[in-house]
Amino acid sequence: MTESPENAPTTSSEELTPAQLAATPAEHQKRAGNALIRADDITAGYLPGINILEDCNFYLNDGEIVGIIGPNGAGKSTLLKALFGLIPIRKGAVTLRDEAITSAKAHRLVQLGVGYVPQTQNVFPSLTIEENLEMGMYLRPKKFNERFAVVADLFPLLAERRKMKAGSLSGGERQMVAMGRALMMEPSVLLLDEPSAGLSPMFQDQVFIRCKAINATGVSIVLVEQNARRCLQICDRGYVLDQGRNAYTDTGETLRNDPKIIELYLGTLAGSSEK
Ligand SMILES: Nc1ncnc2c1ncn2[C@@H]1O[C@H](COP(=O)(O)OP(=O)(O)OP(=O)(O)O)[C@@H](O)[C@H]1O
Repeated sequence: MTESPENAPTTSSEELTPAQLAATPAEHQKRAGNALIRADDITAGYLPGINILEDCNFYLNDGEIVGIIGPNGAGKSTLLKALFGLIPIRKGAVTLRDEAITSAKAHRLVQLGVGYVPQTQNVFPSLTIEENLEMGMYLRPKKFNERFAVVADLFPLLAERRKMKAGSLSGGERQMVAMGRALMMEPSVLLLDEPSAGLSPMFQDQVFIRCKAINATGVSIVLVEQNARRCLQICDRGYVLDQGRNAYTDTGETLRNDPKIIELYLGTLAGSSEK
């Protein structure tokens, strides 16, 4: 984990910037309303007695792209895993359209319309593109052709190369397969864990363009990214996590132009965030 920012939220509201104030639990309660997904005060971790997320708050409204940025090890991927039931939540609650889904199992969440694309090992390399997409349809195999047409519209390359083994594809193409597979189940929410990581600049651009295109079809998106600037460019709102806690939240545009955010997370001092 990196050092705590010097202006991390304090208990005195007079000292908080608007983006810090918005990240306080009280403001979260005011703003989250009946969001599509909301996480209230969640604490979670991998090893007994070690919390990675501490009292984290998050919400995603219908139709939004919400970005999660922050330094290496801040807990961004962990928050996504907690939302998708991949790690136990020790305190707090997660709801999906007001239904409690705290630590619900991943297959249940898929049935409820939540798709998740992990950062790595997100395709079956020995299977063809088409077979990978079929794996995404195991709950509704009869709808394959209908969903394949939608996915092919977003990722024409997947249709062109449908008989190719996923293992023979480039990193960027594999990312398309992984996103396509999650979309096969017609999710209302897509949780994307660093989809641009390790890709060439051209493929990184493609990922962000595709995120916007997917969102335009009505899918809400939670986007964890190390490419913080680019993420904030396309997201409606963003959260900055630092050391497992909410540090800042505001619109993507405001965060991208906030001198404190630039200094701490986007500028030369931010180092790892500047990929
Ligand atoms: N499976 C695991 N078991 C134990 N600790 C883990 C595990 N996965 C992650 N962690 C720890 O949790 C902390 C947060 O990791 P996480 O991957 O959520 O951070 P991140 O903000 O996504 O960082 P990055 O941008 O580097 O991926 C780190 O200290 C990491 O070492």
